[in-house]
Amino acid sequence: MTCYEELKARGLIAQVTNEEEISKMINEGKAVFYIGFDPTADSLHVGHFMALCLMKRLQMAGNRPIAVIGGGTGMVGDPSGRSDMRTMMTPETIQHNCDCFKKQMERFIEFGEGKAQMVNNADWLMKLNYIELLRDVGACFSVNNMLRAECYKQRMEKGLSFLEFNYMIMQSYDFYYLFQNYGCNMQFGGDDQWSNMLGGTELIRRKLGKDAHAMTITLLLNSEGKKMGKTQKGAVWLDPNKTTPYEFYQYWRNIGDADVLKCLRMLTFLPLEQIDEMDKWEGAQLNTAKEILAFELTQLVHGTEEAKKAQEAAKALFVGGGDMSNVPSTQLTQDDLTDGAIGILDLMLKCSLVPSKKEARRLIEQGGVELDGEKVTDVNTPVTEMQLSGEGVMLKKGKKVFHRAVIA
Ligand SMILES: N[C@@H](Cc1ccc(O)cc1)C(=O)O
Repeated sequence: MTCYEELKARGLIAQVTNEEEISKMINEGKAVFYIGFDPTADSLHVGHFMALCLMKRLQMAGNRPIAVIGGGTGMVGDPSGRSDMRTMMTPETIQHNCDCFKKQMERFIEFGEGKAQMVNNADWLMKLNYIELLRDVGACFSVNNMLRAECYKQRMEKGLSFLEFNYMIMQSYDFYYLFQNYGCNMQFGGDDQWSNMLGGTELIRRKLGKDAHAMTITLLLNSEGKKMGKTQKGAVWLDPNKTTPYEFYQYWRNIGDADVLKCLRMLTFLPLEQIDEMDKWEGAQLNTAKEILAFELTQLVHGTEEAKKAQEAAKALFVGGGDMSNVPSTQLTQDDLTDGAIGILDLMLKCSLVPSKKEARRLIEQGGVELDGEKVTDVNTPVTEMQLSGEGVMLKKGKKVFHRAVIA
């Protein structure tokens, strides 16, 4: 499967200017592309995370990413898809937020010589001269077309300030600048960025007579059509001081059944074959899929240690928070697993909770078995190596018998 095919199969691609050209360049590992990040808060969130993952996927296929921090565009504020005006940020806040973004991104993407590049558009946008810019770039834009742009739709009734109206010009200028100075001919971003990105390709065509490309990634919506990565408390942040690794883990552990597979495909780096396998899972197995999703994402964002801690804390909560330190336990070895998992019937037998698999089956069918606080409904439920590692899993037989199973 080519890199582009994989992006498609994961459901990541929303719109492209020229599929043939883009897929060719990406698959050959020849693309130099950029994604812009406006410093609207002091931490990145899940939407940014998707963009960073895309960078990483393309970087792994040999392409060169440029992360543009919007120290300049942040001074204007992107009205795309918003129903009201953003509060204007002070230059100090913008600077602080840029610093926070930079630190978080560096944990995630490899920057440096021959790797990814990070630039700040303040470096070129802040120097622009108004009259010069109007003559040079302003002349290339049609106000009529701009007013029709999808991204301003919501603002046509409520009002759009002249400040924000200029945002598209700033982002288009970035693309034009990076095209000329960094050999960058592709821009990627969230689907709400489509109009801004086309502004850039159009400017490049007008000024230089050359082709540049744009591609957007699908917005992550849940089965009800709502944006994911948000809680009642607000965004799910990547900064552990704003959203703790445990809260982060729990957000993904508690998503709807209908959304697990989509999230696994779009957000994790697990091989597609492995995810397709999970497509057949149902009932209690979906909880296993959610655990895998939560673990994978927490690990990507906060590291393995934190992911394990969050997973253990979540499990402890499930079994009721009582003192579980004296619960009998069984240590499994790799020999007990086939393809990285052991079936629930075998596991119960191994733990001597039942005299036979037949009895285990009967108990499950009667609804008398729980795995980490969830009733087991399928006698074929697999228990994976990941679940068995760390604190392991807690089995509950009937009302009182607890047993922990861990892998050595
Ligand atoms: N407008 C983008 C950020 C961005 C900034 C500058 C660019 O050149 C490109 C994109 C956003 O709000 O997400």
